[in-house]
Amino acid sequence: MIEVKQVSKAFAQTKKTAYQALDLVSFTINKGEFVSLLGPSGCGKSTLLNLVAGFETAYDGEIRVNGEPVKGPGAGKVVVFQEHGLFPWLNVLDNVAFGLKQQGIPKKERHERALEQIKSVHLSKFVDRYPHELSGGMKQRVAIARALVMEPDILLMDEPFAALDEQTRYILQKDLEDIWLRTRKTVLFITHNIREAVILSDRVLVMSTQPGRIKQEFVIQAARPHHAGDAMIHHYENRIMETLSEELEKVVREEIGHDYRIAKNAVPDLPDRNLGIGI
Ligand SMILES: Nc1ncnc2c1ncn2[C@@H]1O[C@H](COP(=O)(O)OP(=O)(O)OP(=O)(O)O)[C@@H](O)[C@H]1O
Repeated sequence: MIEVKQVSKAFAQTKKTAYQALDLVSFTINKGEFVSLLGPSGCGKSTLLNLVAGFETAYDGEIRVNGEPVKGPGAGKVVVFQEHGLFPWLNVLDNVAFGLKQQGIPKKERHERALEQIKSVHLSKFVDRYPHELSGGMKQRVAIARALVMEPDILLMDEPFAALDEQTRYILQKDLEDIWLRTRKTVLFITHNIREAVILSDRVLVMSTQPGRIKQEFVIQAARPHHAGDAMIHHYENRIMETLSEELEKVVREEIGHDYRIAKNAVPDLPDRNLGIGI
């Protein structure tokens, strides 16, 4: 369980000024829940994830994981990043087993545990391959196996699929949903992609920007596994897009001028429209 209570975070800009990245953010993620944070660039998603991960400890408010205040990384939390961070000199098996080796787990056991997770991400045929021999999607699968092998209670995922092409991304989303349905890890998932958030999540927290706040929560009440073609999924995508439009306008106006307006009905309500891009 993750509890974030009244969390604010400012970054120093000059000696006298500070940028308020997060302002009184509160939410709870229950054990076994999959929750996404969605919001425009710069709204503070990664800052929030870094605080929950324990990478950054200077902030106001309170963050608890499984009832304990977060004091640093570890303690049942594992982070998966967009950059998979595989070791190029290790093959798939040794990349996945690396964290267990650090813990002093004997070779036989760590290989058995690593192979089990490699199987769960469908890479059993590629255990001997090195990262340069793998596609982007396969590398991200290795990164997921490497996280799962540590048997964390909590997975923190910072745009893990952002660098992948649309088809590979969709396949990995479905595989992640499948893994989550089997393991019921508690997941905090960051994305820019509306469809990805809706497909994967039990709840989507939409953030507003400047300063970062939770603007609205959407409980995704669609049958699992979620399907992109499901009318309920479309319904949530549309509602989230409406909520986000205001925030996107704010970001674009900040960047290119104050008279900018997103054209009304700029997001067509067609079944094959792709809400995965553009924010
Ligand atoms: N170490 C830092 N020092 C100063 N400002 C920072 C620092 N880290 C983040 N910021 C600022 O805080 C704000 C939030 O950044 P953050 O990376 O959390 O946003 P984000 O929503 O994850 O963005 P993106 O979706 O583009 O990754 C941004 O304006 C960013 O410039």
